[in-house]
Formats: sequence, C-alpha cells, structure tokens
Amino acid sequence: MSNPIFVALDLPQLDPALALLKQVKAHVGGVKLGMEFFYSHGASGVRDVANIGLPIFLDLKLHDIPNTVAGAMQAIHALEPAIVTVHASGGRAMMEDAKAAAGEHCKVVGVTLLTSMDERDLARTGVTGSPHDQVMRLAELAESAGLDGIVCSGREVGAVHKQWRKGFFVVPGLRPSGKASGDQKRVVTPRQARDDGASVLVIGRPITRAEDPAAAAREIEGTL
Ligand SMILES: O=C(O)c1cc(=O)[nH]c(=O)n1[C@@H]1O[C@H](COP(=O)(O)O)[C@@H](O)[C@H]1O
Repeated sequence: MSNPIFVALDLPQLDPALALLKQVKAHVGGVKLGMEFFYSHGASGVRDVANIGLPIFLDLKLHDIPNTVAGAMQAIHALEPAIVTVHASGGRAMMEDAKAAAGEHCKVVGVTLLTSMDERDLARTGVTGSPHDQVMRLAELAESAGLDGIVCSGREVGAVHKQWRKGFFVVPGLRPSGKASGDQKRVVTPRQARDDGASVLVIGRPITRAEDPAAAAREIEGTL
C-alpha cells in the first residue's frame, strides 16, 4: 500500500514551506494545500509545490451556489490537483456541478462535519443529533451527488466505509497518542483511522511543528 499520509502545509511563508516539504518528502505520500497557503501564494505557489513531485490535495473547501463552485473548479483545472474539497452542506446540486466541472483525474470530496466540532458545536449551528448522524447523512448526500468520497473524522470513518464501500475517505484530526489535540475535537490516531478505512490521512502540526519534521513523519509512517 502506498503511503496514505498527506502533510498539511499550513504555513504562511513559501520558502520555509517548500524546505519543510523537501525534508519530509520521503515519509509522506502527498501534500495538502489549504486556504492559508492558497490565499498567500496562489496558483504559482501550488506549481512550486507540485514541482517537488508529490500529488497535490487542494483543500479549498468550496461552498457557494452551483454555478460559482463549477467555475472555481474549472479555474483550478490547470493545476491538476489529485483531490479537491467542497462542503457537502452546500447541497446536492452544488456537488453534482462541482464533480462535473472537475478535471478527469481529480477526486472531489465533500467535507461533512469539521473535526474541530463536537455535538455542542453542531447544536449551535441549529442541527440536532450527533456528529456521527450528521456525517452519515452528508456522506449519503455526497454519494448520491456522484462525489468520490468525503472528509470526516476517524471516529466516523469505519461506519461510513461500511455504508459506502467504494468511497474515498479523507481523514484529518489525527494525533499520534500523547500529542496535543489543539483545536481538534474528534481526534483519533493515524493508525486507528487507517485501520478503519481512511484512504488519506491528513496530518499537519504533528509533523510541521515538530522539532524534527522528518523524524516526526517517519515515526508516524512507522506506526501504520
Ligand atoms: O478538509 C480538511 O482537510 C480538514 C477538514 C476537517 O474537518 N478538519 C481538518 O482539520 N481539516 C484540515 O486538516 C488539517 C489538520 O491539521 P492539523 O490539526 O495541524 O493536523 C488542517 O489543514 C485542516 O484545514
């Protein structure tokens, strides 16, 4: 099995981000570029990272009307991302149009409930019920809209995997045991998430903020 770790390069400066990626490259299978990176460095920054030779997960978490999201998907074709995110709560028509507008080899995955949210946070948005129920509901919607998969926490991935056997599951909110969870609330270990059916393990600070990022990435890889 190829390395499922995608390192989240949530760093504001381009050169340190590129240097860090070169350090950890041998121990990860891909790189995730999110809003912080894309808003700071745009398409040219994405190309600089792509030149290092790892698959790119462009985590833009698109959430708008179908026409606008489809236009955004077309605008990023040239960057040839392997994976792009949209918010599943944007609805079925938006997800259908996002998938139709995506490049041929680009997986489109729907963010369900952010891993930084628990049941109380969910209730405050007006949704009653458990994070588990919300993830299952949005996974079903994403599948019916023709998406490739979803983003969920490691707490739900086992159940979603049973319901959607061919789905592609991106799991963030991962912490090696004993590491600080920070703003993440629904946390599991990388190994647990992989055993429960995660396709991609998104790991940021446990690698990028480690004293020795290459050693941290190697250590996590060794637990899988
Ligand atoms: O879409 C994501 O990647 C994502 C979804 C989610 O529910 N939770 C989540 O943490 N993420 C991303 O995963 C990464 C997690 O970073 P760390 O908490 O530093 O490992 C960040 O880049 C987040 O933007």
